Amino acid sequence: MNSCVETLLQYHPSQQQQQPKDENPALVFDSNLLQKQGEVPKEFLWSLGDMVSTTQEDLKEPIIDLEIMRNNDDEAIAIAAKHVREACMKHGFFQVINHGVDQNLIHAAYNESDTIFNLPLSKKMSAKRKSGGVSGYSGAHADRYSSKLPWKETFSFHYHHQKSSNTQVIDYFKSVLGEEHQQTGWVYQKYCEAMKRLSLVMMELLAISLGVDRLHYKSFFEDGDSIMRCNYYPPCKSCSHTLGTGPHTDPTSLTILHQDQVGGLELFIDNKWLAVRPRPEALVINIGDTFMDNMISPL
Ligand SMILES: C=C1C[C@]23C[C@H]1CC[C@H]2[C@]1(C)CCC[C@@](C)(C(=O)O)[C@H]1[C@@H]3C(=O)O
Ligand SMILES: O=C(O)CCC(=O)C(=O)O
Repeated sequence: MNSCVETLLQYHPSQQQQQPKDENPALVFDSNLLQKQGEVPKEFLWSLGDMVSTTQEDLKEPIIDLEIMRNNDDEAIAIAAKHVREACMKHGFFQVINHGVDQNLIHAAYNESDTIFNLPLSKKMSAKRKSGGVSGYSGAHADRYSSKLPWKETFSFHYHHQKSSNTQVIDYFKSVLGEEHQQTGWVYQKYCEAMKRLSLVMMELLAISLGVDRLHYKSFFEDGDSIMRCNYYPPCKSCSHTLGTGPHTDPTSLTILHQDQVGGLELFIDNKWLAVRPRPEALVINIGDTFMDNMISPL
């Protein structure tokens, strides 16, 4: 199963290429049914101009060992910061290892993602994202767009760091999926907390790499909002003209992504698509438009 779990910091509604549509979607994305049918509905077809080649070339992004941050190894941090700066000035992507997020927690997040996307369609639709909202289930965004639909299911929810005991994610899962999903909520509560901690380490490293006060971005984003998003990309028989997620930039400040072994994330740089190779022990970090526009451009 191709899926990924990602946390997006400080988000803003993104500008979409797809056509917005009215509130009464005719199309419901039943991936099990669609996989049995031969034809892909026209709503999922993307024009050749949108299509990416299945590139064989990998991005040569920096792989940063975060042990250096825990050890306060200033010399190693300076070298890493230089690589991060170069990446930020070119495409904004790098990967981090020894990130401090328990691999068992990442594995549990995938297991719970399987649980969510394997629920009966009626159950998933009972938790569907409300118009204009972020949280909830979405089947190909069929309630939002009428063409160039992404061949994916998503489940998203907010996370806001609180110093006091925090059960907001657990409460969300219980409220939309029922008490029987308390365990799922617990896993994602812990996952969001771990991502928040990591995001602040990233803000420190980014500040160093961009030559501003080391705590500047960290203090700015301390009370930032996040979106947690699970992406599931169902198998597709004739996927030559479909996309799991269309070409885009992230309108957020920071994205922390774990992609499974199938991979599929690609960047368009110097007029060609390059693959971000999945590394199970790593997390993919990318700065988004909000960070680029407000933190880098003014430099
Ligand atoms: C803030 C966000 C909106 C989207 C999810 C996050 C970051 C990227 C955005 C998105 C993935 C860009 C492509 C289109 C989109 C509709 C999608 O395919 O999911 C976007 C997300 C969204 O608006 O839900
Ligand atoms: O699923 C992925 O690998 C990335 C998806 C993505 O870019 C997004 O949801 O913003």
